[in-house]
Amino acid sequence: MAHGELRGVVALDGPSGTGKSSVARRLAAGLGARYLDTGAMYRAVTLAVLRAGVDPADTDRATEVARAAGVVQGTGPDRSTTHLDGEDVGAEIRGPEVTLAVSAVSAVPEVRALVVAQQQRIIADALDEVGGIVVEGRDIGTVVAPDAPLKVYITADAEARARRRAKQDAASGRQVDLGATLADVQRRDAHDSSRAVSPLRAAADAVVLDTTDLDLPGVLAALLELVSDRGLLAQPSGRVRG
Ligand SMILES: Nc1ncnc2c1ncn2[C@@H]1O[C@H](COP(=O)(O)OP(=O)(O)OP(=O)(O)O)[C@@H](O)[C@H]1O
Ligand SMILES: Nc1ccn([C@@H]2O[C@H](COP(=O)(O)O)[C@@H](O)[C@H]2O)c(=O)n1
Repeated sequence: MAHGELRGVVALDGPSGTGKSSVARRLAAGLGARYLDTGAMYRAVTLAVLRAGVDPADTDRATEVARAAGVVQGTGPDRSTTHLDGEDVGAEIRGPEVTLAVSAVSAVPEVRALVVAQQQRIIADALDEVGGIVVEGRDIGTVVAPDAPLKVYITADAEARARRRAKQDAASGRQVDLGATLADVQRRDAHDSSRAVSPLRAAADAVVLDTTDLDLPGVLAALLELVSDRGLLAQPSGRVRG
């Protein structure tokens, strides 16, 4: 993929399992840009809350834990890392305990305020350093980067998403039950879409991309076309990026 270098922010939002991380990472890598996985940051805060033995419903204590948690999210597209208080927690945050609790923790307004401020600093640094970043999550186009020159809301049928997730879990050696995976996808969508603060939704100016019948190269090609059409590609500068 040799198209030029990304200039500006590409905001990718959508429900779970639509392929945001997979395509965001590839798009960023191909365009010499940084990549920010905002869900990983909420997952790391959730892990901190669980380790502290705090009930996610106890919003005051969850906020205290979030304030003290040292979450460091790497933005290298080839290897996106997540550290909590110096420990690499990239694998643990994908486990079932965190996945079950993350929607409750991420619904706490004070937690969101802390995490969004950190995300905005990361984006500003990336723009200063390399000029472009692909950011994926649930509220990127609406809250984190409302001025992004390209916002894409990625969707797919819940069944297709559950099949993708189950395949991914099986490949990582996890026990798979398709019915339970579908229920988890639907539970998280419902929770994320109905919370009071920054619910999952497409920004008014987002392009909606349904990936149910697209493979990953097809999604990537569609995104590249949008990036190019918006004039967000510059000739490679030759400077060291990443
Ligand atoms: N268009 C697609 N066709 C086939 N498989 C796909 C497609 N998009 C994503 N996948 C697969 O689905 C799984 C989930 O994708 P991914 O983690 O990128 O989704 P996501 O939207 O980032 O989910 P989440 O928000 O829960 O992190 C991965 O195994 C990925 O390879
Ligand atoms: N911008 C975001 C990103 C994520 N969340 C919450 O985190 C959960 C995990 O996200 P993944 O992308 O890693 O699956 C997600 O279900 C949301 O609850 C968020 O609120 N805002």
